[in-house]
Amino acid sequence: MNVTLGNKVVLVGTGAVGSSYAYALMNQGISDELVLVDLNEEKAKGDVMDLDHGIVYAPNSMSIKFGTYEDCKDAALVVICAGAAQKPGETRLDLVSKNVKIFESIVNQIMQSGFNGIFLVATNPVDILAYATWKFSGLPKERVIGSGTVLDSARFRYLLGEEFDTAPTSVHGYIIGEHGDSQLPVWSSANISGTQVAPKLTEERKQEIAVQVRDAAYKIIESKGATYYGIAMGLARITRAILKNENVVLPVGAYLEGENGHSDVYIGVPSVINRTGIKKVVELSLNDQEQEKFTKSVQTLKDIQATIWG
Ligand SMILES: NC(=O)C1=CN([C@@H]2O[C@H](COP(=O)(O)OP(=O)(O)OC[C@H]3O[C@@H](n4cnc5c(N)ncnc54)[C@H](O)[C@@H]3O)[C@@H](O)[C@H]2O)C=CC1
Ligand SMILES: CC(=O)C(=O)O
Repeated sequence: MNVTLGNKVVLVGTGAVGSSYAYALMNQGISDELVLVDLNEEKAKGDVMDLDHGIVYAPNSMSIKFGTYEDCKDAALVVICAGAAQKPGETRLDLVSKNVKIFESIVNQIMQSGFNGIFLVATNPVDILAYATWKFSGLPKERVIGSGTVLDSARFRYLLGEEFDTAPTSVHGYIIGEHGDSQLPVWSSANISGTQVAPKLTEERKQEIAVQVRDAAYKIIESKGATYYGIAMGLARITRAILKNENVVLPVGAYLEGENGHSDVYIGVPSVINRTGIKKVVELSLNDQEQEKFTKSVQTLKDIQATIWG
């Protein structure tokens, strides 16, 4: 295993998403060492002070410091939440050119430090930026992870939990595809204790749930300007899976090499996550309709990739 050991995490981008992630990490005692980096140094320094004052009540002692890209050299994990966020009415794909440029600069500086760990990317459009991080870093595909559909799948499980009056942790199901408008629920395998939920719902209700999941971000952004708690918990969950070598299956943004018929794209699919990053992409058995929608979602991302990388 050729990755940096230890559990130091460097967070790049301490805006709404990044600072919520830092708070979740501290609350859950996942890492011993967290370094915050942001273009807005004053904001990052303020977050460090504020977080440090919570450590005494955290489950574990932890070092939280302000830093620079140099700090990535011995980090196990670099989490990137930096860049522009959607404004009301904007799609995630509207952010692409701004954030790819920002990522080129950030990832190059991280690699110059000698970084040899795992990247976890949250900035939108996350699938394209995970692909960009993989390209710019030159790291093996398994060491670049996008947050993919971790949040969408949580939204799906939450709504199904409400529908069937069951804890969302007991609802099993995935949203796959783009973390964006072309995503899809895998109804054919969504279940509660092994019993499929799809036959218990009308087509109309299934469609309503899928739309509620797909459009959740727009609704939250209209209401309060940004979404951050849900993704922060999803990023913390992925971080725990990596640092604790869990071999757990989570829906993340993974690079496909033939799985479900597609290659050369980062997209949301269930994957086994451990200390090496993405150990394996889990190939779901999709019905014809799901496979067709997944292919369309891949194509949406590839069309964008083509405008950047030809
Ligand atoms: N993957 C997902 O499921 C989700 C992704 N997001 C995405 O996360 C990203 C961050 O969102 P917010 O935290 O709400 O935005 P924000 O505007 O609150 O924070 C962005 C931070 O990035 C920093 N930044 C900008 N350029 C930088 C650079 N070159 N180097 C270092 N830092 C830089 C800014 O100073 C700021 O602190 C957005 O792209 C947003 O769309 C948001 C929610 C869910
Ligand atoms: C903003 C965003 O990507 C989300 O909440 O899904």
